[in-house]
Amino acid sequence: MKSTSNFSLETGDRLKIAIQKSGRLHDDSMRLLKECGIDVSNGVNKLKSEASNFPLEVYFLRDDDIPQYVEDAVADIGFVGENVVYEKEKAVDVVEKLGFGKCRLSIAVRREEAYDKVASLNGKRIATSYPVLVKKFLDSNNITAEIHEISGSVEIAPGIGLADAICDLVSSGSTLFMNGLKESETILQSQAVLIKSKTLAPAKQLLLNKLLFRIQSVKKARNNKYVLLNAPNDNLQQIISLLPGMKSPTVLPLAEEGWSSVHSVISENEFWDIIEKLRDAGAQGILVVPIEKMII
Ligand SMILES: Nc1ncnc2c1ncn2[C@@H]1O[C@H](COP(=O)(O)OP(=O)(O)OP(=O)(O)O)[C@@H](O)[C@H]1O
Ligand SMILES: O=P(O)(O)OC[C@H]1O[C@H](OP(=O)(O)OP(=O)(O)O)[C@H](O)[C@@H]1O
Ligand SMILES: [Mg+2]
Repeated sequence: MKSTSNFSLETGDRLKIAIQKSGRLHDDSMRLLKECGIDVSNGVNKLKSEASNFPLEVYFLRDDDIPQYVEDAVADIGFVGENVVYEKEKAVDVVEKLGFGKCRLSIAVRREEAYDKVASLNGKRIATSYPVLVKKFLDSNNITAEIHEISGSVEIAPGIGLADAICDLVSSGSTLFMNGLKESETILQSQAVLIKSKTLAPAKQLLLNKLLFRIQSVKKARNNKYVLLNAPNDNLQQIISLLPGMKSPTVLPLAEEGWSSVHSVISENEFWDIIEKLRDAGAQGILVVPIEKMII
């Protein structure tokens, strides 16, 4: 009997995905695959692996190389930061934001420097690993500055006299702070995205659609919470009106007369706002439960 999980084996197609071998995106990329129900073993120093329960082959690479591999269709898809995708300017399609690896690409100057506006960068030397994005930013603001490309430890450049300013990734800002710098311009907001080859064969596109369906269900579940509460029947309509739900909230009578149990789904963004309003409207015993998958 044919197993449904073997659907690709009839054609032998496997989707080849490139993810970061180690570094900031590795763990979240592996976790996302796992939450999509895909088991991938990841031995130390292993550069290639196969999922045991989905037709997926995984290549572990330096993040900078991922757009090139996908452009060349050596990998069909990849998980990589938008910062790298837009810097490398390879011919790939950005398909889906993944919700992790959130950071921004910013210009920073010495903390004591009197930075006014972007024109303050005229004539300065800017050290960066992102020469393409920095040049575009400078050109679009009619700034003439010298770009000094370096591949890492960018934040020390002003301190050792290599540059007047830097452009690098920032998230908490602690690396800038520790190096006596202040953020002066944000040139890109970035997060990890799924990119795909422009020449994906139809059978591979079907596999990608299956993977995307799972990724979207995981993302929705992460952005929502399941809420159960007890509501006095006197105020039931007001409480229901506060709850969006997937269709509408579920309402069940409680054993105690005059009370109902209300179940609903609330998005993470408006969560605290709604909970406060529910409490003010007389809701009691509010329970909040994480959702594992969400299919609408
Ligand atoms: N501080 C941060 N917070 C959140 N995301 C970040 C942060 N720094 C980098 N990222 C994201 O993670 C990606 C990988 O960052 P990392 O520092 O691991 O890169 P790397 O040192 O170039 O790794 P590799 O060895 O693969 O070339 C970045 O391109 C960016 O998209
Ligand atoms: O604003 P923060 O939270 O301090 O994060 C910013 C730092 O994070 C990244 O480096 P990472 O720590 O990944 O090291 P790497 O540059 O050696 O890869 C980035 O290159 C910054 O240096
Ligand atoms: Mg890199």
